[in-house]
Amino acid sequence: MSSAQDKLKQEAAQAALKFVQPGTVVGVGTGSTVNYFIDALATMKQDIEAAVSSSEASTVRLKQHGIEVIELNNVRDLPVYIDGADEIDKHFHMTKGGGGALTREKIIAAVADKFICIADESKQVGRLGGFPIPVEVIPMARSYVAREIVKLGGDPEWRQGFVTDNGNLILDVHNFDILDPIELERQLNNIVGVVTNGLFAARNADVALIATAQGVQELTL
Ligand SMILES: O=C[C@H](O)[C@H](O)[C@H](O)COP(=O)(O)O
Repeated sequence: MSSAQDKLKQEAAQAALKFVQPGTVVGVGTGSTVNYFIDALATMKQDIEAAVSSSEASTVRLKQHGIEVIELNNVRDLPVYIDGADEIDKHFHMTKGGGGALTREKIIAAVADKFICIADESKQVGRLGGFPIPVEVIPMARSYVAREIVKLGGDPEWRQGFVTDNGNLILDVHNFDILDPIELERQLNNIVGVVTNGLFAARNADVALIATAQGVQELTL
C-alpha cells in the first residue's frame, strides 16, 4: 500500500462487492480504484457468471485473476457497472477518462441497470471542471475538433503519445466553466469527429461509495 489515498480507494472498492449479484455478469470499469475492485472480485469469482470489461488493461487484470471476460455484444442483462471517477458532484455527474477509457466505459454504463461509482473523498467536487474533460477524437478530426472546442469556451490540449484502445486520440479540455454538465456533454458529442467525451452527466451514477478517513459512505440520490 503506497499511500493513505490508496487505502481509501481499496476500501471503496471492497464496499462495492455487496452490489455484485451472484450468477450475473458484472460490468468492470478502469483505473487504479477499479484495479482494487478487480482484486476484490477475484475472491468471489466462483459466484459470478463473467465480467465485461471497459479496457484492455482491466481485461488483462481480470484474466490474471482467472475471471472470464465476455463480449458486451453477448450480454443482455447487466445489473451493475462498477467504476471510478476523476470527479463526482452532488448530482452524481462525473468526469471520467483520465486513463483514456471513457468511450468503452460510457458504452457499458449505458447498458447497465445500475452504475456504482467507487472513489476516495478527494474526487468529490462542488462543480465539475477542475479536472480537464477528456474528449476522444477520430485522428483526422483532431485539429477541427480542437477549434470547435475553443468556440465552446474550452482550452484543448492534445494528449500526445497516447492512443485509446479504439485507436483514437484524446484532447484534454481545460478551463471549461461547467454550469450545465448535461448540456456540455451533448454539445461536445455533437462535434463531428468526436467519439464521446468524459462527462458522464446524462447517464450519471446511481450509487456513490465514497471512502473517507471515517469509513465508506454509501450515497444515493
Ligand atoms: O479512463 C479512466 C477512468 O475513467 C477512471 O475510472 C478514472 O480516470 C478514475 O481513475 P482512478 O481510479 O485511477 O482515479
